Amino acid sequence: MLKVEQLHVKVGAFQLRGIDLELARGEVLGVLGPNGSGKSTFLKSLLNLYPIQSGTVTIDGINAQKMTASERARHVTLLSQMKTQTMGQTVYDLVETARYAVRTTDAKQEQAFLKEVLERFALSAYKNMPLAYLSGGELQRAYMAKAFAQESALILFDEPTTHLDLHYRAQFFEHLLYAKRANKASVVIVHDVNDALHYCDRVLVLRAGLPIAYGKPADILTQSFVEQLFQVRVATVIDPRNGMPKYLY
Ligand SMILES: Nc1ncnc2c1ncn2[C@@H]1O[C@H](COP(=O)(O)OP(=O)(O)OP(=O)(O)O)[C@@H](O)[C@H]1O
Repeated sequence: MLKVEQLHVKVGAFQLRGIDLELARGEVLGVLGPNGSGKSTFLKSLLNLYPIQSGTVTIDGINAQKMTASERARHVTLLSQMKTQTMGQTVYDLVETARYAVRTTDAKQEQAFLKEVLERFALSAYKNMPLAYLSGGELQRAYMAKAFAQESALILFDEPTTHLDLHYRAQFFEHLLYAKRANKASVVIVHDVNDALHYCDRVLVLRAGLPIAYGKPADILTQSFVEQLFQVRVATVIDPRNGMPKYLY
């Protein structure tokens, strides 16, 4: 459903070079790499927000560079670190804007859908609150609800767990698994290598704009690779909760 071929992007002096990947419905791709390696730039390039110098991005068989805005909204959603809506807007209005390209004509059905989304993200009590009143975690959840309300088959998450406490962080991964079961494809920028190992089907590792590894997380994210990539010392322990290896850093 997502195919990236020899993608080259130039933003100021920064370049992303030679990215190739394929992602099927129901799969989660983790994007990892040191700060400034190009992860957000890569995500935004998939939405054609940065000029693609060469290569192609195909989403659901359509060239992403040729999509109209509403076509793009039906096929792909970005949960960005950058919060662009006005802070005077209410939570309900924010989530409702996600429906512009997919709204049905049945007003009752729309209301029921939005109610269910707000409940799923524990936002019912905040529904009429201006975004300016929300805590960092509540705001992040409101944007997450908006991303899911768009109902696209591909969702791009730029550091989705920022500001979330442990409970909502765990909930985010539940939502990710829910999206996977609903046969959606997800691309997630991940900073915690353990999350990549547990939740991602594939990983793309960037360093200074170059794809240095792409494949199955367990094959790529070995202890020595992680130590070398992030210049940290890593220890491996067995998580007593599930018997799985876990990195400490
Ligand atoms: N519009 C722009 N003009 C010039 N440079 C840019 C622009 N956008 C991004 N960059 C540069 O591109 C590089 C990659 O940025 P990007 O945000 O993609 O990194 P990242 O891997 O997501 O980083 P982080 O982990 O810190 O969020 C950075 O050095 C950044 O300063």
